[in-house]
Amino acid sequence: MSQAVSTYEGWYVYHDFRKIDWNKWKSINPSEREQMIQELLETIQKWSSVENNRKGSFGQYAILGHKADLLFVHLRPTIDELNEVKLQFDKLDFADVTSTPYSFTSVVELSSYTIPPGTDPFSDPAFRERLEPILPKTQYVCFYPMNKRRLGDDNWYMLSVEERRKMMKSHGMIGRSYAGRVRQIITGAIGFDDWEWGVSLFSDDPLTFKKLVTEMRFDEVSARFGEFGPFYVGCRLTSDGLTSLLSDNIK
Ligand code: VOV
Repeated sequence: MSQAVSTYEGWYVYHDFRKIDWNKWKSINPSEREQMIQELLETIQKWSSVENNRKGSFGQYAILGHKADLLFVHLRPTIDELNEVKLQFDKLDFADVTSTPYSFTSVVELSSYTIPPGTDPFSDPAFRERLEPILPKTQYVCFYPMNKRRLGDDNWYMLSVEERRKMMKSHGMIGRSYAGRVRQIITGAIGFDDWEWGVSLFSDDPLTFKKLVTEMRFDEVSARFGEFGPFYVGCRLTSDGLTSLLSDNIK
């Protein structure tokens, strides 16, 4: 048996994708819709306030394409709190005009591949901040789930820790060459969801997602072992942006 990697976990994460039933929404009279938006915004305000005292983080995005319209991302210290925010949304009147085409439950994860043996990663304050990250306030987000392949000679889980470390070092070097242009939050989902990791990328230039993901495709760890689920890309929404998205005349 090859040696399992040791990992460090931080906040739990819930990616909640929502699709809006526009016909249903437009059939509701304007004053009722206004009330539903207000109730939604009050709840969002509550969710956002967790960032003030670092009790979690929250982000909302408009998603392109047919797969979803909205994405709410919640980070919290416990999975119980994630369950609570899920129920808070589901009990809103606005929830009745939405469905959940996709969701992803995971936990922020850092692995030990690049940590020199014998060192305590927690001696670096940035390490804890990476485990409990405030979502970057960039204009664009990209999310996809992924696995590491377990097929014949391409079985990640049968490689020695040294082989895996070597590949992760190369992966990290590619990632670091994008410093300042894109930020990644890698979340582990083994035992929680249908894929092994969630990849959340943040940038002010959507093309950077394409460039980075393409470059990584040619790197051994992704080329041989990466298996990918559906990709979602979206734009960050302010409360005004969300109100506008739900209004008859989008600004
Ligand atoms: C944006 C840049 C970027 C940077 C700097 C970066 C760096 C690093 C480092 C240093 C490490 C290892 C230590 C740790 O921190 O865990 C990782 C770890 C990981 N990564 Fe990464 N990654 C990036 C970006 C980045 C992307 C774009 C992807 C998707 C891959 C692709 O082909 O689409 C990804 C995946 C992962 C995964 C699934 C893991 C966990 C693997 C495991 O087996 O445990 N990652 N990653």
